[in-house]
Amino acid sequence: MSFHANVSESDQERQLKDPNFPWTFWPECYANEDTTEPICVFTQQSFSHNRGIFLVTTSAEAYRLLKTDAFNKPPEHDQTDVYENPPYMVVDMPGKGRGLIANKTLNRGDRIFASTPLLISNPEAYELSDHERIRLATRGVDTLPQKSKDLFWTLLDHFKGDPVEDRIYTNAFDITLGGVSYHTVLPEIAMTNHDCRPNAAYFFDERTLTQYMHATQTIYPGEEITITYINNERVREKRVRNLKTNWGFDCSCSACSAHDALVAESDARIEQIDDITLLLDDWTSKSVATPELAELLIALYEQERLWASLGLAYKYAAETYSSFGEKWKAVKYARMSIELSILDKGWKDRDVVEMQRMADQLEMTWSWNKRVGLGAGKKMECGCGGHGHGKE
Ligand SMILES: C[S@@+](CC[C@H](N)C(=O)[O-])C[C@H]1O[C@@H](n2cnc3c(N)ncnc32)[C@H](O)[C@@H]1O
Repeated sequence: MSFHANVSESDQERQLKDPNFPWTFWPECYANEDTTEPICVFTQQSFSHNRGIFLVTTSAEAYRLLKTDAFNKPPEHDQTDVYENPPYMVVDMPGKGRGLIANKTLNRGDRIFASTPLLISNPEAYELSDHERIRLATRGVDTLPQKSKDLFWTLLDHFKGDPVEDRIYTNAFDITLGGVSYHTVLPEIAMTNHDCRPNAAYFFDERTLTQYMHATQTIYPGEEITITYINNERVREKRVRNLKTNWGFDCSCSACSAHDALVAESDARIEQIDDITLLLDDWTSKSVATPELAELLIALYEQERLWASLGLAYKYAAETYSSFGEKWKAVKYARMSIELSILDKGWKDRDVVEMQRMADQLEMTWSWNKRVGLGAGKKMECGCGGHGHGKE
């Protein structure tokens, strides 16, 4: 059911002329018995120095996003969407379509992208009929500034369905805004191919609606820049299935195409990572956690070349050393955790903030001395641990 709020044409025209009306076009909406509220397309062509953006969501959500700094402080985007002299070239990669090749040495922490999305879409749109949903997405693309519209159409369409929706599916990144999950399309970042052992990581900054991507290890000129599309802390079989089902390709990265004997070793390490994580997360009197276990966890992540996730292993080490009163080892690992986790989870991530506190005021944090002076099997009860993996 098409929906145009209870506003007459002349009201629409008047509001569109009002300099305070936030959208460039009158929002087109649809509602049906399955939607809680009408779902509309809201376009703002001036967003991020005229790159433009469209939102497919409810009016309440659109106006909530409108309150973020992204829409209210244009200087926040002075350093975003700058694509002159990028540190990469877009080239054809055999068997993968296009991909990014580094054209200079990138060190860990070097920025590769700071990009705003062309679209943000609320999965509630799936409550609409196919026709209605596609109509909103098509209207959104049509109302973007010409340069961004052209960029959208350069994207790969993999599933050969509706050309707009197909490009969204093939290139979407999932993000969370105020606890609500959305799909976004970031066309420049979408040129990055997948690797189960990637050399770059990304996160979405809610305040500025900017996706950042950084190198997580040294990338030399001529090397492909890669990210992960999935959770890589899974055995090969699960990774391969996930990529085929959700992204439609057969994973041929080195971790997936290695000899079965090597894959078996890798899978065993992945399973042991899970086991050790459970042991280190145990803050009951039965816990068998020790610094040696935390060191083993680090070694396993290093062997697996899971550089971004290594930040999590360092976090476990920081908490474990802290719990045994080993201040400087705890601080060392807290600092190492921050360096990596900030690239993978963002400046404001809960784990990053917790590690910053540990690095600065260890004795004030919950884990300090929790296991000190207690014999094996008689460790202190504590209801404060159990922070699981930050990224699923
Ligand atoms: C977001 S796009 C990445 C850019 C894409 N290669 C292009 O030419 O536009 C995702 C698609 O790229 C391809 N792709 C990405 N990583 C790949 C990989 N490791 N092996 C094979 N194909 C890959 C798949 O077709 C996938 O659906």
